[in-house]
Amino acid sequence: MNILDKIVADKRKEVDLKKSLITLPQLEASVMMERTSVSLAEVLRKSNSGIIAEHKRRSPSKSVINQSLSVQDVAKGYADAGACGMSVLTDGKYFGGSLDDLVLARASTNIPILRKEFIIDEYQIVEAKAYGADVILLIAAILSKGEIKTLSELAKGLGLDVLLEVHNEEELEKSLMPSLDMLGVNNRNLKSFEVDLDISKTLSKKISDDFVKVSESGISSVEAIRELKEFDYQGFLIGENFMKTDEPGESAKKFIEKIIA
Ligand SMILES: O=C(O)c1ccccc1NCC(=O)[C@H](O)[C@H](O)COP(=O)(O)O
Repeated sequence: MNILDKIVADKRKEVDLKKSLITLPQLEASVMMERTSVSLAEVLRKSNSGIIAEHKRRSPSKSVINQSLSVQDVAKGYADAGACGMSVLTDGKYFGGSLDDLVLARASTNIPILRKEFIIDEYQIVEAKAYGADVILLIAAILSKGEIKTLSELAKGLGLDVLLEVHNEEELEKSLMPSLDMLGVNNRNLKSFEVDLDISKTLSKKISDDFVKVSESGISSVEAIRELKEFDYQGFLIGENFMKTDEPGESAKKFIEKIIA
């Protein structure tokens, strides 16, 4: 079994357990359900930098990245740096994240927050809204066309933005639909962990301008951002490059200053 299949198998068990502990009506009673979400797609359309900065303690490909920081400090640092949005990994087993991280990040900043999760069930979308997210991620590699439609329409109904992630042409072709706001091209193959920024460049011409294009993973230089902008990317999701430093906010600030200089 590859890592993605393992993550999804564990996620199914986790979601089933959660459903028995916190019911949907209980989630729907959260005050966050009344909050007006901030659209990441809109912020990216107007931005010169396009940076979406990620909170990521560890990962299957890199093991430990940074386990010693407070998510509140990271969130404030990213917002002060001028990041367009923040991505918060909420998976515990493989990334060391949690829904508490989402709550703490939400309490620390008003910039749009992406719940970075392996979403396979409608429950997780209501959960994302109830815990303060503005955006959800859907990964084409783990969902059918019908599931992408159902899940994205539910998210839109709750006022959330939807970032749909693909890694190849086949995933892209089955996924394009009006209920998506952003098309993310993951430069990392989630089965082999190989990273190649050319994947973003190749897939770019197949993505309609109706969607904000986001390039994800393996980005560590301003030169890479400049090149990706030539291929019409308006968003750039960066985790490890900031999180591996002692002050991710400061690293993001210097990076953003160079982009907009
Ligand atoms: O990062 C991993 O090792 C990974 C493995 C399996 C599934 C997902 C994975 N990462 C999620 C992401 O998409 C990245 O955290 C995100 O794009 C940022 O990437 P990076 O800048 O390379 O940290």
